[in-house]
Amino acid sequence: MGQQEILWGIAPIGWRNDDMPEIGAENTLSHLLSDIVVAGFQGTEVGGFFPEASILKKELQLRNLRIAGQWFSSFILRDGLEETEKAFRQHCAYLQQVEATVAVVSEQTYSIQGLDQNIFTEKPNFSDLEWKNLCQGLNRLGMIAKDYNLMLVYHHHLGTGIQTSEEVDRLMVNTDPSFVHLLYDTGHIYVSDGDYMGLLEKHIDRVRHVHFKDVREVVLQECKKIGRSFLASFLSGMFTVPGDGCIDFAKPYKFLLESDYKGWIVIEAEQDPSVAHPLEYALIARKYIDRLCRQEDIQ
Ligand SMILES: O=C1C[C@@H](O)[C@H](O)[C@@H](O)C1=O
Ligand SMILES: [Co+2]
Repeated sequence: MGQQEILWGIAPIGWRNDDMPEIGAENTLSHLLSDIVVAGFQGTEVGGFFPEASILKKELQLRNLRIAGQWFSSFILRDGLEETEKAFRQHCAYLQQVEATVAVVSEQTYSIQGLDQNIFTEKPNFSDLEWKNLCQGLNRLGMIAKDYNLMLVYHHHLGTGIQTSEEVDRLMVNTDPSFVHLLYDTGHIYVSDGDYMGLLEKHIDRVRHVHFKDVREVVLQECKKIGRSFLASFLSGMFTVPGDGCIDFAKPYKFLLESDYKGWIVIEAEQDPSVAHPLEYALIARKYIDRLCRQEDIQ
């Protein structure tokens, strides 16, 4: 086991953002995929602007790129499981066609990530009954994902009912490890709790997908002081790529290797592409990762 078991990808979010489709709208799929090749990554995740599976597969094959997975906003609590299942099956069918590994799920009922609300103080909290229904629903979605040769990986996310370490703990305790796995996102847990290693160390056995997202500490403190929304926070530069912020990625990377983690590590940093040149930042990340992988104590 070791570094050869890890696939390195970069998310389309630096070029175009599903939370704000208007930014970077000029960036085409060919442009994105070719930048990913230039930056030396092995794959990416599906963005909201991606085409039907057959067209995407051709573009990927031409560049020898792979798909790790795609985000799915579940509304189990708002719409009920039956409704959510229908949408999730379509999601999984597409991912199976493009030979993805994971279906990324985040419950978006009551989420404020897309609203003009203070992302640091106004997150929603689920009731005990909602927790029970959500965990049962996620187990069911995880079974469906398995039918499509996918793993359901839950994305803890700022501004949602599952954001903090404690909420991830509760999720992990109340879901079936055969069906519900964890996506570990460094940026989200750093902004939420500060301690970005505790979550990984506690739930490493459930981690099946990783987002390496860095944070600009000075901007984070400014966003907290002003009380910015999630969208305003990332547009002001709160997130960045590894190597450009305050997180020491040697710690999570070394721990993942020591724990025999196998799978994708996807670089992800939502920024305004007109401010942060996507390819420039992809290359910053690549350079940092290459240095990280060459470190003596990580071999
Ligand atoms: O993985 C992610 C997908 C995005 O849509 C989300 O908003 C971002 O914060 C993230 O971490
Ligand atoms: Co993420």
